[in-house]
Amino acid sequence: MTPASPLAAPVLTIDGPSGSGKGTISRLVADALGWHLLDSGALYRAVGYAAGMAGLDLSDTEAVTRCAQITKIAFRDPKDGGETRVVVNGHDATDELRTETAGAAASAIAAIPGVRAALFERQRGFRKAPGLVADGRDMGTVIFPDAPHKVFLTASAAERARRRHKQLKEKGLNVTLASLLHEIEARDARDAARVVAPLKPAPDAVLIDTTGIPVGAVVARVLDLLRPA
Ligand SMILES: Nc1ncnc2c1ncn2[C@@H]1O[C@H](COP(=O)(O)OP(=O)(O)OP(=O)(O)O)[C@@H](O)[C@H]1O
Ligand SMILES: Nc1ccn([C@H]2C[C@H](O)[C@@H](COP(=O)(O)O)O2)c(=O)n1
Repeated sequence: MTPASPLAAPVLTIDGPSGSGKGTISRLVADALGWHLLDSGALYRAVGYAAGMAGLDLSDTEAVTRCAQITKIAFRDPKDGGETRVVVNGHDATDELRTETAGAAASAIAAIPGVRAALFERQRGFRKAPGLVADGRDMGTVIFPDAPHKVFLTASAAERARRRHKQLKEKGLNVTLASLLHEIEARDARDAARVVAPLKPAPDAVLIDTTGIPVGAVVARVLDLLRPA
């Protein structure tokens, strides 16, 4: 592990595949610690969305890279205590960004090296006192390799598809479990196979398989890792 500068704010990285619970666990752990939160997937989703709105071909690496460089992305606290709002080029795109289509577009543009380079410093800028919980695919390997605490969450693809199915049903969306399983497996394969910053655990990450483990127990396990021995 690269040693962290003694002056740098502490970072807990939480990486893992889609539906492993990164977003849920990161939010609860950040709240418990009073730390900042980086939802790096939202940045990739926002670039995919902006590229779509501009009518770009997502395989046009130059155009999409330029789009990543100029897209304005802001996170706003909700007025009613609900979900953090993501504002893309002045438009609140929170609801559009949570769809499976937005996830697939994000996964496609995330394989473009220029896009990742454009988002690199933006992500590092979230590291502020008293600390940061960073959720993504390459938080522990590429963006914060010197983070003192690293977690890699997993769960079986079947369980992740069931979780996503329940989540979408609660939102009134009608998607089959089989199609979600297929999408999750395709996204995992693309995220893990790309040349730049592939989805994989950092060598010094603690692996937690959340299959069948309730959210509260996963949060407790992560918070335990941060307690001094
Ligand atoms: N340990 C758990 N047990 C049961 N359900 C869970 C668990 N963790 C998360 N969930 C539920 O699974 C769904 C997906 O979780 P979440 O959005 O946190 O995953 P994610 O890894 O951030 O996914 P993505 O990468 O696609 O954004 C949510 O509805 C969440 O409440
Ligand atoms: N650090 C990250 C975060 C996200 N991505 C890409 C790959 C994911 O499939 C997609 C959406 O992420 P999610 O919101 O589901 O966490 O964005 C990435 O490559 N690196």
